[in-house]
Amino acid sequence: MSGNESRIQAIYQITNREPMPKKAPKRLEEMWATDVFTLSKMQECLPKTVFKSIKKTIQTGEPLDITVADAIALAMKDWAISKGALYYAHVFYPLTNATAEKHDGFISVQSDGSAISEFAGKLLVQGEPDGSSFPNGGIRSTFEARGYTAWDVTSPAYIMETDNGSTLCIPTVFVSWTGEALDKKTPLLRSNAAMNKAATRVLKILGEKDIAPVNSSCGAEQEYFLVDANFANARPDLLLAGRTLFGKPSAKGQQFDDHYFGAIPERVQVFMQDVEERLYRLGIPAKTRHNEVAPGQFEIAPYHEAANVATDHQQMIMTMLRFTAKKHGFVCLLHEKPFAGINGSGKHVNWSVGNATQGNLLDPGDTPHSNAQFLVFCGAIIRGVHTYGPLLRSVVATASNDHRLGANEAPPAIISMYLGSQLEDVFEQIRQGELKSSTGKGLMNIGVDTLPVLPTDPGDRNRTSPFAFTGNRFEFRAVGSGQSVAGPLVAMNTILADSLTWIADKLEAELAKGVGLPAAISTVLKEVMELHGAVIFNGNGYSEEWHKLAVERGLANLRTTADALPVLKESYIEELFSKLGVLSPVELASRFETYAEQYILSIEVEAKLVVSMVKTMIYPAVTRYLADLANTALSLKEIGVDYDKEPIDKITALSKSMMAGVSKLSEALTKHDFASIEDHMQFISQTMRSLMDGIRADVDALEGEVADDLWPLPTYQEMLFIK
Ligand SMILES: NC(=O)CC[C@H](N)C(=O)O
Repeated sequence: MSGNESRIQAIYQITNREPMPKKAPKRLEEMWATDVFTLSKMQECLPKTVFKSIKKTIQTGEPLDITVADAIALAMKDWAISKGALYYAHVFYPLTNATAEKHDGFISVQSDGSAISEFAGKLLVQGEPDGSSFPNGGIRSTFEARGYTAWDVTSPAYIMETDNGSTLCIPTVFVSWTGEALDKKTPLLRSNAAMNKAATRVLKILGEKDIAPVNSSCGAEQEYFLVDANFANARPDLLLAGRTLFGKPSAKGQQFDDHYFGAIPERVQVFMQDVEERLYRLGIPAKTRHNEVAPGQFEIAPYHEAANVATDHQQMIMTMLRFTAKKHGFVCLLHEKPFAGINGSGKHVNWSVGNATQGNLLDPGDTPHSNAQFLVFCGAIIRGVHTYGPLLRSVVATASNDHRLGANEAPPAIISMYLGSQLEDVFEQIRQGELKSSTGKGLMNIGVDTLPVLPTDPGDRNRTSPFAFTGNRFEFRAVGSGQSVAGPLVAMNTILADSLTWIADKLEAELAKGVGLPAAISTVLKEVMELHGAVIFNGNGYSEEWHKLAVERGLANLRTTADALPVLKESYIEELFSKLGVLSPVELASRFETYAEQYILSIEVEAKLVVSMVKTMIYPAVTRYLADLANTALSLKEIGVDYDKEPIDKITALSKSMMAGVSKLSEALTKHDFASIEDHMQFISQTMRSLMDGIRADVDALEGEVADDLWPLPTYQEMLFIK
């Protein structure tokens, strides 16, 4: 195929594709959690004492009584076989953001050569997948390659069905043989335990007697793009890097806001329903779906769940989106910025903490200032976000998210906190030591008599803030669409644990002076505001003024991953994680190493793609067109027509500049002698990225000059608008 033939073929295929057969929607109750080994299924098939024991472990987090493991394994195996599974997999979450699984058969070969299906308790509880090739940041060397998986009882087992059969999936942690966490789940469980301990201590000081375990919760809004597979397959950059490295903006983009919340294209809706059906069967509470801001962009958001379960479910949502998209002839792009010039994709993480006895601890109640508990927890978060803002920036630092943060569509890289006017007012009064009134849950008259008067939400929305209070939870908006939510949740739980401990110490010191609880709370919260109030910002986070003001307030602006990741090496961060038992210094160092390496590798892949795509696709198209123009010019000259060769000059100049850029980039790719990994990241971030941007500018300008029938890559217009 030459020129734009692959594009024409793709358009032909899309236009003539058979629509996916529509399925009659099933009732939710019929589908709900049918593929999950739920508590109620365990109750049905386990002996009473065994069920009681496992239920206690799930609900209180107490260690599993290992003597019941055989009975549970047997019941789980029988259930899985009844669902068509012959294999089971310990599923775990390495530091790559992906989900890993190693399948083992339910098989035991007997001495007489026959085989029976078997699944012993010890196989359920522990596995040894090896997995020595996963990034581990120096924790494991290959000669000590043992890595163990251990069953996370708090996240239910489930059946993953593909066209080729079903597998029983068991969520697990993944640790080295020396016990170090090699995954994202272990620190999440530890951070939750640390937060529970600190929260329980504070609740006791506040006078609570009956305190159930405090758990964090998460509801993550997943944005994504869908591109027809015929186009995606013709773009090496989409296939290997998940984003377009070139592409002239289409004349129509998102300027009319006509895609946002518009009618969902029929083909996309059929896809969404297919995803949702699978999610419901897996007990994942998908709740919202809609068109997002950019053409071709969509969102799915589930209800909030316990953070650990929500994190596993989030991984399953990403898997289902990719997998189901393929069946529907789409490619689902989870990259944070697949297309330049239009919105990218985030994964806004709604986070809260609460328990069965005190409820949601971030719910202000009827009048916020009457709710001391809420104010104390909110105060702890203000201190946490201010003290550890750079950490929150570093846990969303990836090569791909750098394109999105600060691009006036997603929060800036400066970590500040939005409280809404009512709460800001309350905390301002606290700072001044005179908390008297709160504007209360006011009523909002919307000026249409036939509609009821609506109560205002004390937390209005602010899309420009990275960390926004939204009425009864915080929304961490800086998280990227392709990321695991585990890292951000670990950071939030850990900084809250640290701040609650700080507050508990202060409150106890005040109470020891003989002052009453309300006075002690006021004093401590006043101190929080004096020391940390600078992090609160309710204005426009995109504005120039905020960038200046943030500097005056001493808030960090870590623009790139190369700037943000080294935060993980700072001693105050090391101390935070080790004193709360979330990550040892070795584990933390391994995360820095791994993420730094991933940053370097992903930009190097892109740089290699830029070089090869320019040399083998763009440059040939440009020279063919130049040859056409030159021949035309010569022919016209022969017959005496005065030919304006300005287009030839322009294209030649752009092509020269493009190829000069490619030479420099190829040269940059050979450089490996860096004093440190930090230096290497800075080189990638500054030199390599700007060379790539320069080449892109030339290529995109050429796309506007070269004849369309010679252009080899599907265009933005085609990919975003043809479905
Ligand atoms: N409407 C929205 O919330 C847009 C969010 C934006 N896509 C982001 O990257 O965060």
